[in-house]
Amino acid sequence: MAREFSLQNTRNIGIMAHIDAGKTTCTERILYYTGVNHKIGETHDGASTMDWMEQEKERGITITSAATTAHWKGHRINIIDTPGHVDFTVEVERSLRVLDGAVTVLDAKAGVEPQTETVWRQATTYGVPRIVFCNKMDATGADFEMSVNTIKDRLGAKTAPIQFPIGAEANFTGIIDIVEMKAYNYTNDLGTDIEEIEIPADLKDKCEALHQELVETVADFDDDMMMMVLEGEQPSLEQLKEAIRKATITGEFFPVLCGSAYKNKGVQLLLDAVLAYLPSPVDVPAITGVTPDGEEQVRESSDSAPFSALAFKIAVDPFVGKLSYFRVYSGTAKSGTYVLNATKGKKERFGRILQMHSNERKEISEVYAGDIAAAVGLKDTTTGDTLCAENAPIVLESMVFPEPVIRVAVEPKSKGDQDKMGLALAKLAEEDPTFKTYTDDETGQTIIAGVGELHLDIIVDRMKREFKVEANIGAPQVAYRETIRKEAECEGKYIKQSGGRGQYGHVWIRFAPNPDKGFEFEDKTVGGSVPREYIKAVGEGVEAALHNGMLAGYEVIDLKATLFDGSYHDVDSSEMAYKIAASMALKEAAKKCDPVLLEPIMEVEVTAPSEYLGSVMGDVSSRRGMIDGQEERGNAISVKASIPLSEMFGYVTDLRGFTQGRGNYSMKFARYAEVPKSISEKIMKERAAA
Ligand SMILES: Nc1nc2c(ncn2[C@@H]2O[C@H](COP(=O)(O)OP(=O)(O)OP(=O)(O)O)[C@@H](O)[C@H]2O)c(=O)[nH]1
Repeated sequence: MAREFSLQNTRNIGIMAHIDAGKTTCTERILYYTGVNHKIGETHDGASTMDWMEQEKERGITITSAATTAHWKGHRINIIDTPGHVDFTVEVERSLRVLDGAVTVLDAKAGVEPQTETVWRQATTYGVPRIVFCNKMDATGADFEMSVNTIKDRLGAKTAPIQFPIGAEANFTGIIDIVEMKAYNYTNDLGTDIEEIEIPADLKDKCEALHQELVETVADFDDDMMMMVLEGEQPSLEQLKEAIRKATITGEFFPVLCGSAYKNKGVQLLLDAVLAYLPSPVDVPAITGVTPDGEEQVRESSDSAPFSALAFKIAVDPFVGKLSYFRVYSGTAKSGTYVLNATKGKKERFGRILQMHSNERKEISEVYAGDIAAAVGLKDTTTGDTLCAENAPIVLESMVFPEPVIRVAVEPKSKGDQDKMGLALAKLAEEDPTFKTYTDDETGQTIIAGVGELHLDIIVDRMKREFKVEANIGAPQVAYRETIRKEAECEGKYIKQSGGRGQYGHVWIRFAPNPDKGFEFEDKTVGGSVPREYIKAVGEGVEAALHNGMLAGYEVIDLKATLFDGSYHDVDSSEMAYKIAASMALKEAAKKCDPVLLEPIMEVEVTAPSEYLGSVMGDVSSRRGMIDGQEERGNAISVKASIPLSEMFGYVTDLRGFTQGRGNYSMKFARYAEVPKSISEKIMKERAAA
């Protein structure tokens, strides 16, 4: 089967926004107008097609990204719906990684909101070109020009409207195209009857000025156009469109559109703009990767290059089992064939390949460069892995996942559910690289850890709904870590003489700090003081013991262990005895290596009306926070600060309290840092008492 749409006629886009700006409604309408959906699903009455997971319907928010394919004017548009809540920025990031362009949806009543800024910055990091859709033009308080100004002021982005609304709020009736200088009036509720009208007389001057502003703004990125502007000439329509496209694709310029997804206005024009101004896979820089020999390689976006794809999401589907969503960067692959998971070094069979429309699926026999699809039955593939042709192995640059910084203890309501819960948690962890589950060896409790409180709420909710496990949940706690500050040589000796065969393991290990390099184990023994066959067990023994901590039972990170001496017994030595000896050496290190507690530090950004600046700053310092910067934005202020996560519980309530409900914030993990002595002593006492 040949490919249906050329690479040039393919768009892989995301829809990003602040929570409630209307992403889901926009996506719904796109599916409606592109003919995939035949009924308009409203998100507020829970009939939405994209929000198909139960709790998404209830909460009315989009939690997991679903990839959906739509067709418009001879193009294929793959849409990845991204979530708006700050706890799910990992979902946003992983979708950004595989997108070529994005539509940023704003609520025209509010313009740029704090979460818009977070995802905007992430999109900038990943080099994703964007167009902006000012939604909710029909809502009370909608203000297009204010919204455009917030893009300039709050995001510092080069922008210009390419549309202008006719009327606003209840009187929003149509849209003027500033590029072509044409006006459109919507004459039916479904938004399917559109008539071209004269630009209303009272908006003529305004639109002419905006057209001129648009020409001058994009001329900054186009030398030929700059010459024309300087010489007082007008560019042709084609020249102007080309200049807008070029500046948008390089991520220097952001065209702004308007509409009301809910009232079915502006969605078709938005689709036209996606085709006109957002890049196809061949318009963005080719992806790079590393071959097994360590050679950097570029993979051209083309069907004739060797196959390479990135798995960006794993979902467990109740009907077909495990689904691995992937984006093809180069080459083609047929269903039923084998590919290599180069990240894991494992062969995988592409059993079935599905193209997703929300929760419906169409089976396809082949995937091509630029496609987004899902494979059924991949065994070892997890998020971030590269799939490629067996004869052309490459590991593509992947994404970085945030640390799970919040933990809670979970306990099944009935004892009989223990195994079922374990299974459910393992499945959920498989889908989500930012979710971890383990047993606390000191208390025997099952712990789940994630990136935020809502993240863990959702996990518990899914456990209940999808796996029918009811559980009691403890209070959320900070996921502390431990590390060592000093180097020391430590001995571990495990000798047991009991009746017949005894146990004998004996090691000397040098433990040293290993900043930012995680755990490393090295063998430096000479003369077989520890027999070859037991060396691996020593490393495993240390690693296992690290999970249980040295100070207060939190995982130890950034430590290097060098095995340099030991002894053995001809008969009694065993793997098990060396594992135990290794963990005993680590116990000694707890005394000699100056272990310290580490806590997650969050990057927090608070916005509030200017009069609250003093209260915001004072509150930040009372939370052991450090101010990183502050900015005026019109009559509001934005304060950036680094604050320990342990001080952030309940922040939203406090902030709302002292700002009369007008303050807002966003937060993400920045780094681990040492806990001050007095506080660390308190944490250890509490832990010992637990
Ligand atoms: N007045 C008006 N309301 C809208 C418009 N678009 C969406 N809404 C409403 O705004 C609310 C949020 O819309 P969603 O589409 O669920 O927003 P979202 O951005 O997907 O939200 P999350 O998935 O929660 O991040 C719903 O009640 C919509 O009906 C619009 O154009 N005008």
